[in-house]
Amino acid sequence: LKVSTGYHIVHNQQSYPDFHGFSYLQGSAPYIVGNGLPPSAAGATSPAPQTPFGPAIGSPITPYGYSFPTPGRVACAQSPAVCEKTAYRTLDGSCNHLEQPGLGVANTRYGRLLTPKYADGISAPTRSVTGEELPSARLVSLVAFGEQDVPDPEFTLHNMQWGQIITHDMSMQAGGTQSKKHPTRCCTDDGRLIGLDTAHKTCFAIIVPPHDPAYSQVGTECLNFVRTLTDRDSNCQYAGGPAEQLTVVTSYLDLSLVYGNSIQQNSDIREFQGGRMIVEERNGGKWLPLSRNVTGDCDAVDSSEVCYRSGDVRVNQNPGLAILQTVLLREHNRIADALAALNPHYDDRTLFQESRKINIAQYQQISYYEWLPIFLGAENMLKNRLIYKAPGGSYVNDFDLNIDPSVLNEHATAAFRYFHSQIEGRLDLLSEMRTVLGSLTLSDWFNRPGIIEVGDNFDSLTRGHATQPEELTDINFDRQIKHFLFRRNMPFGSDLRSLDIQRNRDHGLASYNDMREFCGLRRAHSWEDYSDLISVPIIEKLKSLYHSHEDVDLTVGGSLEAHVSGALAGPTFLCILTEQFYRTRVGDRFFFENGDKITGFTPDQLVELRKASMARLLCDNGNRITSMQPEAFRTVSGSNPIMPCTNIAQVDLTKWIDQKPYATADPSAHYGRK
Ligand code: HEM
Repeated sequence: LKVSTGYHIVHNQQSYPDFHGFSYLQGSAPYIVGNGLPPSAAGATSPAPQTPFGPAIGSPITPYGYSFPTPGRVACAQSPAVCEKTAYRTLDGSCNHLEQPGLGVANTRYGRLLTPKYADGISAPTRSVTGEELPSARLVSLVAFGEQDVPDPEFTLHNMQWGQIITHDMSMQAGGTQSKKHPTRCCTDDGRLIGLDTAHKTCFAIIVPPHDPAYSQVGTECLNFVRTLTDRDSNCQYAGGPAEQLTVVTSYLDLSLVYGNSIQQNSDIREFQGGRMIVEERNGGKWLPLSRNVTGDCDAVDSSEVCYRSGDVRVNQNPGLAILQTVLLREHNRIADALAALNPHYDDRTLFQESRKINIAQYQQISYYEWLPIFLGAENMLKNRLIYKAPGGSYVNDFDLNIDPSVLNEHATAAFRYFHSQIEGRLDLLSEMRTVLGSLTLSDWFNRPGIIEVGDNFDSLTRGHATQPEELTDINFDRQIKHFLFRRNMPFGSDLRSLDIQRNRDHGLASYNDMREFCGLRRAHSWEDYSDLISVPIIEKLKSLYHSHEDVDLTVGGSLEAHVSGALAGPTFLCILTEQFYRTRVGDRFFFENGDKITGFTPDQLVELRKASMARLLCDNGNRITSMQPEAFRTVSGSNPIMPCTNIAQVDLTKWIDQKPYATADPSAHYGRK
């Protein structure tokens, strides 16, 4: 088993099975600087990791493109040969790493912790160690996972929804449409398998078992599944060896889903006036601009239906997602208008970039300090240096040149998808008094976001998501996504859990057992050895599905583990997630807590940014939301009561009054122009 030494988080085996967190493997202690010294002044870096898998630092820089991916096509373009040290991020993520400008850029490979397990060693989907096919992904979804409706007592639906925002910011597998019907058909429209000889080479259909409780009612034998494009499908990226999948968005937490992943995408959604992004006024509200291809981008009945255009093609997928995309877009314009009033001499470009920078900083603050601790555990995050108890305006200068910020395939294709379990199929509409006005059924509104513009729905759904519990993070996946995903007016749709399992095999992820070992847990030598983390009745189910305990897919085994105390995942997924969010932070030169003189904020500004909260974001960007609980990812309670928005701390933008003479002096090379 090969292990990437670019791995930074390690389990503490001694404490196992009463597992409470990780200890730090390498890297020097962080330094929290209160005087604004740039990180280079202290010179602390981790030892250079060697990454034998995937796009190691030092490998040739792969080019990237400027257009949305079209199924079957792989984008190619060039990274700048020389990077300028500007105050702002580029739109495609290039030049974040000044020496390796292509790291974390849109349209490049995923990272990987372990060597792939392709059946042929190159690209064929994983098979059993016996050489036979693995059990049907749908069968595994049905047997190993439940569909019970168990509300989470602690966390709201916005907690789930923010996770999807983060997902869409960090990765998107190439060649798919995600939610729109894929032009490549591997099954006939009435659910029959298309013969292997006639099916497209990217087909990897999911076979529905006989007597399927849902699909057998309508005779569906096959769920469409198209393989992700890899570097082997690209004439500009492949350098030999096992295939690596491509991701079409930047890896950084940079709100690429709001601003787009290239200058071209950005130019299409930017107003070029007052630093603002385009919003369109309809019925007195300000909304995301409309798509130019309504029936192509949405499951619209006719072209007069609302269907959005944004920095991410998945924006229309579900109402909660469209709401948060709107909130983040409105926040940009709110900041831009405020900055324009405070600094009347700023031009459009400066206003745009400064507002974008503040919007991203608030978003990173909320993501790392308010949201991620719920998933990873605050103690675990502190211990592994994903967050700090940094006082007031202190900087955390932990940027590390040796860290590859690419999103890990094991993270995006297995671990992070476990939180599909949090999805709720019923979306409540709530009044300002928090009385239920009605509810929507999720599968009626996939790819039909116009519902959020009807009447008071935007505010009612936003309050609903802030009040309604998400589904418990467990082995149950809501029926709405287990049998009715993207059903498009048909009696049944697809099954997200089956797609997750099939995608694990498509990407040839290392097995659950390999990943356990990698994460410092005990390698299982028999089925019984899994009982340290998986309950015996579930192991019995797995036994009935797989030929060998070595066959258990990472997506499956990781989702069945008992959770680590204080976190929402078991040790194997927690190890992957912790490693990912460590890399996402320290591999980002523009991370908001960095005190670099050019890219950073002033201490006064940092004090303000640390006040950002989900509650305030919702208060400021609803149509007429006037009250909220201060912790919007947590359900309303005695210690988290609904209160007037005016009582919730706000980032004071007066700290941005012309404090950055360099802001206007920035070279224009990397950002959008008309
Ligand atoms: C209603 C909510 C959601 C729906 C309908 C949804 C649906 C989907 C679909 C259809 C895919 C692509 C499946 C495939 O073909 O492989 C996907 C991918 C993914 N989802 Fe979700 N999802 C939702 C929420 C979430 C949440 C809350 C998270 C995590 C917190 C999440 C994490 C992911 C990840 C990591 C991927 C892979 C991204 C990539 O392409 O690299 N999703 N989701």
